[in-house]
Amino acid sequence: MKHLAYLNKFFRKYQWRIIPGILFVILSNYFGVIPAQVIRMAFDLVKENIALYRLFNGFDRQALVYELFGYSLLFFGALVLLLALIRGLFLFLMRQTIILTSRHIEYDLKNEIYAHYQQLNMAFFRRNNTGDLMNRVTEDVSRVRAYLGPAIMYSINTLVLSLMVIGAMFQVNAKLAICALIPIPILSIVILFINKIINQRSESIQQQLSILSSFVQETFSGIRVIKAYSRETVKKQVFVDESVAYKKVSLSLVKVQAIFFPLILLLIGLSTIITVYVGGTEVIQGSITSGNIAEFIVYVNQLTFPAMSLAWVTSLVQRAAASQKRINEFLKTEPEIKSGTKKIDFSGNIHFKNVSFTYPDTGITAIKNLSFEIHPGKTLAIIGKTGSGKSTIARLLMRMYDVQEGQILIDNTPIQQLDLHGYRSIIGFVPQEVFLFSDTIAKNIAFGVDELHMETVEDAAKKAVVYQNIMAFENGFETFIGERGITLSGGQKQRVSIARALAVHPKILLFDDCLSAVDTKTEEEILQNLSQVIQDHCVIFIAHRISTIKNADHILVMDQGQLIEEGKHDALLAAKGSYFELYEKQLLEEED
Ligand SMILES: Nc1ncnc2c1ncn2[C@@H]1O[C@H](COP(=O)(O)OP(=O)(O)OP(=O)(O)O)[C@@H](O)[C@H]1O
Repeated sequence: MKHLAYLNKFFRKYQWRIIPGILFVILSNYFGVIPAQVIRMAFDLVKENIALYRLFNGFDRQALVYELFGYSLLFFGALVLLLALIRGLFLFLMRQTIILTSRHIEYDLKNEIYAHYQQLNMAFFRRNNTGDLMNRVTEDVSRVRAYLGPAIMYSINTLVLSLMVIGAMFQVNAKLAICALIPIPILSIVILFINKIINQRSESIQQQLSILSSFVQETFSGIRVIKAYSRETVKKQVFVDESVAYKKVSLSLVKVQAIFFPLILLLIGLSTIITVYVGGTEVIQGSITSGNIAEFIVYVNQLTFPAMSLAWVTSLVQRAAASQKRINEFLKTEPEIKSGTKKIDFSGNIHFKNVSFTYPDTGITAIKNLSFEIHPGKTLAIIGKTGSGKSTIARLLMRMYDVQEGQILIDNTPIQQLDLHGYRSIIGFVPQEVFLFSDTIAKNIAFGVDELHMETVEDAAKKAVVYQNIMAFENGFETFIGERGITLSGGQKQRVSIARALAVHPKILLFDDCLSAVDTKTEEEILQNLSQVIQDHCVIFIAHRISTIKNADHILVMDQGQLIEEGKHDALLAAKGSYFELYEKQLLEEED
């Protein structure tokens, strides 16, 4: 329960909706209880009038008595209807306030979690899988909403209704009240017990459903591989097995649900029998009227709802507490990368000073005592075997992680002191694994800018040598890509990604092995175009191919996190070290 305390701030925020809501609950219950008394009066009236009618047997007046009796019954009927309408109005207002508030809080909470997610750093996203992250914003928030809305509404309702009904029962006759109430606690316990089983089984259904949907999602994403390896039958069998498991748990739930309602009806029926029996003896003794029995039957039936909702509300609150605990775990995770305050006016100097870095989650030391400097308008290239730490340098430069030793200075200011948002917005980053959104090509290219200007988009596409490809599509820049659209080739994707980086007019251009899927001729063309744009930029090329980087002003050769050689292309070749070996190897590969 302590986890749910987090939500109290929302109760304070929406108090002027919740307080009237509580008032409406009380009023709706009040108008729900009064009809029982009206029914009692009507019942007694019927009895008295029948006696009166018989008294006038054989007289003319009998017809008048009959007429009067009819009118008064009509009046009582109309009164019950009117009371029901008033109750309905308050029920409507109760939902409009309390349930509506729960939707407002759900909205606030979702936004809060989403905004928090965006502040958290990469290590957090690596630790938690996407399904889990999504569940907390969707499933968990819905469960919390069930507590904020229905659970709270029905708890107040149950409390108020029980107090009013039980109070009214005792007012009529304490003995009858006690007898009629005996089955109710048993009913509550039974419901509580069955509800627990229902919850456990629903939980298993949910789990099985999520296994099933993850499986389907993965098969659809990997459909090409499945088809290529002819694994359709195997996958189908797995699906059938999982579906059978799902059917089994679903049927087990249906079984419990099937006995749930008959059992409740049985216990209510028991209560009614007791009421009629004990009530009958009381009527014989003259302590109550037969109208009171009718009144009591209505009360007993009214108590069914609180008895049922007690169990239901308990499970809603338990589930919400578990969900809020999970949400709190995330909300209390502090972003490790905190923005500095210094606004950047980048003049083009980047300095890595004895930098060492170990990935916190795996303990892999990816960079060891690395130092280098980039000057305004110059191009730096980083080359090396896979896993030598090249992409890590890019991540550190974008401050996705903080270094453990050494310093990264941007225009002589430690990177930690810079305003992170401003700093990252001067970088045009092209990642190794291209990610394009399911949207138009134009919007993908203009992703990093606030307003989409077609000239900028087209210009960037031309520089990235993808303009002709895009224009060849029927809808040009409006072509939809991704899940519901066309699939771009690997090289086209890389070039759209390059255009995206160029469209933000960055001061630092960071290319992480982004020309690997492009043929050497196109690569040459892109590099040619870039050489025109990059005059006043800092450009960092991470590459595997020497052809990509041979014209760079400075080349770093990395191996196992260490800088093993550096210099210009010609000097490195002349040194006949690792760079030279790599060059020879790539020359041979080309000749093959
Ligand atoms: N997010 C991460 N968490 C933990 N370890 C990582 C992470 N990313 C990379 N590593 C590890 O750090 C080392 C350097 O990886 P990095 O991605 O920088 O290499 P790379 O030189 O860019 O390789 P490639 O050329 O194959 O892209 C590798 O051993 C890798 O397993």
